[in-house]
Amino acid sequence: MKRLKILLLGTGESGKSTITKQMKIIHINGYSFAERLEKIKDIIRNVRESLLSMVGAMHHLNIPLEDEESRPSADFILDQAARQDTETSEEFWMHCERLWADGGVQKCYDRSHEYQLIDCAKYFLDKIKEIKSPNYAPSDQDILRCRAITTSIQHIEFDVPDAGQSVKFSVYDVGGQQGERKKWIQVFDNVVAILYLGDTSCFDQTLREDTAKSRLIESLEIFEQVWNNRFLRPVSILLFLNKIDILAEKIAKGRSIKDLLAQHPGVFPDYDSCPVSSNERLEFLDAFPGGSEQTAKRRSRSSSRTDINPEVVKTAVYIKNLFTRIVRGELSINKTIQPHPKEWHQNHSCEYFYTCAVDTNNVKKVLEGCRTLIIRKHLERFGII
Ligand SMILES: Nc1nc2c(ncn2[C@@H]2O[C@H](COP(=O)(O)OP(=O)(O)OP(=O)(O)O)[C@@H](O)[C@H]2O)c(=O)[nH]1
Ligand SMILES: [Mg+2]
Repeated sequence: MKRLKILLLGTGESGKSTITKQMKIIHINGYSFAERLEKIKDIIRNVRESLLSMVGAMHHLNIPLEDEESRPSADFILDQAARQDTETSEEFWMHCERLWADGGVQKCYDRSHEYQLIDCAKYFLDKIKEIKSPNYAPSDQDILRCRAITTSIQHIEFDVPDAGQSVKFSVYDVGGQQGERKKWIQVFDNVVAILYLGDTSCFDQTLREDTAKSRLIESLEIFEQVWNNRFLRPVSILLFLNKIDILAEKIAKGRSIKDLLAQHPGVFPDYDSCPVSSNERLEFLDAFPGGSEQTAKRRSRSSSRTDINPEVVKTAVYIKNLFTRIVRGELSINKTIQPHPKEWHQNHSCEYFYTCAVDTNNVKKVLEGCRTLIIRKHLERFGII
């Protein structure tokens, strides 16, 4: 069988590159010591960028520093705004630690949906002690969390044993921000499947590149374009409903998708009256990370996890239903698109998976399911089965 070409699509920060990192960890040989050390630069940039965003946002949101002694640290970080290099000093780390410990900065962190903050801010700021050590080598988890924007098309290849033979995959990772999407069409030919990344946690955020636009609505619109794109008519989509861990954190903080829905009356189905079937509930709970192997074994499929707020499940299932309504032609977000009739779509399908792209166990399971589907669809398409 020839190499199967897979395309990762989705809006900016939806998790595409994180999935390719997982493929390298799961299917290639992971990260060498030298490659790990290379990532330290990006991690330092992430720390600096996170603090800069928060200090900037405190000004706009009128949140004062709690401790006036943090002022020189805020000034120090603001002075770094134009720096691209990753030189660090004891002084730099001291200011970072002091700022992150300030109650005002913490308040600002809690309001991060009101400005643009990278997802890994807290993850790295909580481990400055480790990062600043001269012996620091990033772990797999650090690499998965580290954020670097994609601005050129990236490509990886790997082979996976399947039913006694070796299946060759070629995976393309593109940039998802608005300015990057014109490049997508370059990689549309001979695609076997698309992995579309949709961020389930972004319902209260706006786009980094256009702060007047909702991230969730943008993701639905781009999905609708991809599903109805004439070049992709025979290509099946595997929809990754990603960042379910961040979704749970947001719900715990009292955030709700209802605010977004209220801002767009008449566009979306009513949230409160959308039912969640027991099957939909179990699908989500099965995917949710956490709960040790042991408890997972003890837990029968019919019993439920009590550690997950029902509102998390309801929001995830509601968002899943928005995407599946687009697939069935029952919801149109992008008014410039003329949805095709059902027959037009008969040669492709859309399957969905709940994912946490930074969780290797979750991604491994999802990728196994995808592989089986991709190979079956490919063989069907060429009349082999
Ligand atoms: N906690 C958590 N973080 C995630 C998840 N998926 C992605 N991230 C983080 O989100 C950030 C953005 O992920 P990327 O993989 O760079 O997003 P992308 O889709 O490649 O973005 P572009 O290259 O701009 O198109 C990174 O810091 C990831 O670690 C997830 O499921 N949970
Ligand atoms: Mg990327």
